[in-house]
Amino acid sequence: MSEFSLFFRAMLKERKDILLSILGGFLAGIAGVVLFSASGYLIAKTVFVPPLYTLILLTSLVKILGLVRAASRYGERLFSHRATFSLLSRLRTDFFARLVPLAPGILNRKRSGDLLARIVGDIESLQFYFLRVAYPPIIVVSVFLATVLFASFFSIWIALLLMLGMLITAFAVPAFVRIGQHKTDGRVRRQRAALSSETTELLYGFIDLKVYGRLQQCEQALLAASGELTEAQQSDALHLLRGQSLHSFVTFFVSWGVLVLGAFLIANGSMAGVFLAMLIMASMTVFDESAALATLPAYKRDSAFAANRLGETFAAAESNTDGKADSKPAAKLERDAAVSVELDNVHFRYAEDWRPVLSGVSLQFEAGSKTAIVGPSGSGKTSILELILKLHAPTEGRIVLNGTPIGELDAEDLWSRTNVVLQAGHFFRGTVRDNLLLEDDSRSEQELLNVLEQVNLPGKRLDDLILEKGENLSDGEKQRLAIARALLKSGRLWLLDEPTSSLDYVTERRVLEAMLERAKDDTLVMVCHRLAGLERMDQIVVVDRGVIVETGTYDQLMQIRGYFYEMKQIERQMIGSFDDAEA
Ligand SMILES: Nc1ncnc2c1ncn2[C@@H]1O[C@H](COP(=O)(O)OP(=O)(O)OP(=O)(O)O)[C@@H](O)[C@H]1O
Repeated sequence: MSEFSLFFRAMLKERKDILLSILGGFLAGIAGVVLFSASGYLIAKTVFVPPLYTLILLTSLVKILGLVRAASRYGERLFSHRATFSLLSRLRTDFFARLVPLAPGILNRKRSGDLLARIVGDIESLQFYFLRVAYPPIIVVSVFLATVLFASFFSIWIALLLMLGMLITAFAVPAFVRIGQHKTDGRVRRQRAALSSETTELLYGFIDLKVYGRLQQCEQALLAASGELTEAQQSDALHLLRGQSLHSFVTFFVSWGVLVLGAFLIANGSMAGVFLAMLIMASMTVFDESAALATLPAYKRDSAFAANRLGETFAAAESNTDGKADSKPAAKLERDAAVSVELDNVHFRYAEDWRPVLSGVSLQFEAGSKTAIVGPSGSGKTSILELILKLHAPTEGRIVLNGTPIGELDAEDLWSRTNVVLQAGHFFRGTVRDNLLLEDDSRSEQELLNVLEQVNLPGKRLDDLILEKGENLSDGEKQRLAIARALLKSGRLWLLDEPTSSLDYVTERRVLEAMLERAKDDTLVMVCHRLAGLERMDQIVVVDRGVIVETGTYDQLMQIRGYFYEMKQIERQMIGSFDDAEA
């Protein structure tokens, strides 16, 4: 993605408001110059006691110009701000649309606080590109040229002096500001990201930091990051102020020049004295209009830095997915049909890691079949589910769903047709109802109550409040609510990652029954550690260190007395199987 491509695309869509802003700004600028010039002329003219109608005419002109200037400025602000807010909203939407398919890759590489700073701060700072960089120079240059042309009717020398002033304020002053700014390039943005990362770290890990006595250290890091941000902001503000002061200095210098040159021209009879005040006022006003040029490069640089950081977010994540975010695959899963899944010699490794997570995994999940994946912790079970969910792309090998290679499937369609329970489901601040109705808010009250009953949560009311990240829920309650959420979806593929690991045996059995009953005609793949109840599965897959070591039915695996059998024996010794306990 080029630095500003997202931005320019959004700008094109707002071209009507942008053109109106430029027109408003031009009218306001011209009206301002004419207004003050007419005032200067009026004051000078009164010295010569002109006829009353001349004074009435001039005063009325000044008043009308004042009104035109105010109305045009209002129009410029209205249209430019409307365009800015629409631009920001488009940018955020475009950014999110690109971000969503890349989310797992991004979260692997970026701290969430940094990402937050990019989404909020960097996008917001792009507004300055439009408000301070893109359109003001067009207005300033056109108003300036019109003023120079106007001045040239009275004196070519004064017009040339104005031109010289314009060149200094447009090039020399901004170049001076840039020299000082080089040292602080992007510092504010980096410090803001650092502060945001420290803050999210503190908020996420508050309890652990407190328990392990690291809270004070973390608070100090936060204060240090905040101090550095303030310092960087002050330094940036100082550069801008320096630019503005230098601009004012040049303005006054040029206006004094106009005065001295005008006095000289009047003395040698080349110009009428009545025009002097008018030209000085015109000079002061036109430079006032061009004050934005002094800070333009600073804002341009800052916006470019922000755009770069946004582009970099995608570049980093795209290398971790199977394609560019721009090329959205279009194939969709068949509706109302159970999904078959095939993994053919799949290898997988996280982009920033050297260790292979999966090596040559070949598996077949028939449409409507039920599979359990078991194996030691860290053996790659979750990774298999994440690959099927298209959250990552295999480093090698093929994954095919219903005969279509996964790379050709639209990820959003795949997610919407899959009932997923992840190890750590996320809960939003809101009611139980809000958290259940994530996908389909047309579900009736009774349907919601039924699923709560099925997952053994009859005590929960739909209006009960859930805190952010489900803080006020036990792990078992979180799992049951996550399962309830999956039960409300109508996908024909179930991907479940240790969905009941925090439940007691009785509740686990009940909940699994409900789930298997709902999924009886669907394809179900469940990662689990407990081996009780796997007899009903069509297939059990045993994974160890990224390799499939055994596959078969419960009876087959028990008969061959291999890895699964060993695991079952150990489980029996440790806790006794649920069936044994029941007997
Ligand atoms: N985001 C990640 N970045 C890098 N490595 C990862 C990431 N997620 C997991 N891994 C590594 O991949 C390997 C397999 O992880 P995975 O979560 O698939 O195992 P698992 O069998 O599901 O483990 P568990 O039973 O503990 O959930 C582990 O060694 C883990 O450290």
